[in-house]
Amino acid sequence: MQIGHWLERVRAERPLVHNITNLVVTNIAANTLLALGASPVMAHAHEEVADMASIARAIALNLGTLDPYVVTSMDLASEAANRRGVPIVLDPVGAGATPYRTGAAMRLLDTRRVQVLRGNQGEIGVLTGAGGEVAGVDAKGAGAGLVDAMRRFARDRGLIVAATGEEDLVTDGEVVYELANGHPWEASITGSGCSLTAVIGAFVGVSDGTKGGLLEATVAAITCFNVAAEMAAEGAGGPGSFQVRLLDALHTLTARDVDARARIRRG
Ligand SMILES: Nc1ncnc2c1ncn2[C@@H]1O[C@H](COP(=O)(O)OP(=O)(O)O)[C@@H](O)[C@H]1O
Ligand SMILES: Cc1ncsc1CCOP(=O)(O)O
Ligand SMILES: [Mg+2]
Repeated sequence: MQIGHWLERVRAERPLVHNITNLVVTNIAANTLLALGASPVMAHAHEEVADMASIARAIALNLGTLDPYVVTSMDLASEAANRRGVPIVLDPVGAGATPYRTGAAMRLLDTRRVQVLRGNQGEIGVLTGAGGEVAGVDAKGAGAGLVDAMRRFARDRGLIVAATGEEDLVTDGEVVYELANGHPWEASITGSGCSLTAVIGAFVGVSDGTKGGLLEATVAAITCFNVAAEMAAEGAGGPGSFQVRLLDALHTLTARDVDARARIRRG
C-alpha cells in the first residue's frame, strides 16, 4: 500500500485542524501539525467553537484534561462539525481510568457522528467492550478479543477505530490493518498519542470523507508519524532530544521515506 502521497496532499492543502485538546499537550500538538505542514488552531470558548469548527477541515477532540466547560465546548463544536460535514477525530484520553472520562467519550460517540476514534489499546479496549486497563492516561493492556471488538464497534457505528501501541490496529469494521512502525521512545514522551490524533485530523481533513478515504487517511497518518519517530530516534540521546528531533523529522519527512519504510499489513 503506497501512502506517501497523503503527506504531499497535506502539505499542498495545509488543512486547518481545530483542536479542543488538553492542557498538557496544547503546544506540542500545535507544533507537530506545523512541522508536518498543516495548520493548527486551539479554541474552546463556547462563544466561538461552532464558528471555528465550521471553517476547519477537521476537528480533533481530546479528553485529556476534561472539565464541564470543555465538555460543553466539545458538544457545541461537534454539533457544528456534523452539521457542516467536517470530520471529527476523537481521542478518549484516560477512558477506562475514571467513569467521568469513559462516560464523556461514550456520550460523544452516542450523540455525534464521529469519523475516527483513536486511543491507546487500553482505552479502545474499554470503549469497544473488549476490556482494557488504563492507569491515568497509559494503557496497561487490552482484552484478548480486541480486534474482533474493534471490528464490531466500527461496523455497528460506521466509524474508523484505531488502537495504538507497539503495534497499531486500524479498522473500518471490515478490513483490519496492522501497522508496525514506531519507536518505544514514543511512550516516553507525553503527548505522542495526542499529537498523533491531531495529525490524523490533518489527514482526514484532506480525504474525500468516504469510509475508504477515512481508513486510508488514518493508516497514512499513523505510518507517517511513526516513520518520523523512527528517523528521530536515530541519533537521539533520550526522550528529550527525541521529542525535538521528532518535530524536525516530521518537517523533513518525504513521501519516499514513508513508502520505503512503511510496515503495513492487511490482516
Ligand atoms: N513500544 C512502542 N513501539 C513503537 N511505537 C510505539 C510504542 N508505543 C507507542 N508507540 C507509538 O506511539 C504513538 C502513541 O501511541 P500510544 O502510546 O498508544 O498512545 P497514547 O500516547 O495515547 O497512550 C503511536 O504512534 C504508537 O504507534
Ligand atoms: C499526562 C496527561 N494527563 C492528562 S492528559 C495527558 C497527556 C496524555 O498524552 P498522551 O495520551 O498523548 O500520552
Ligand atoms: Mg493518549
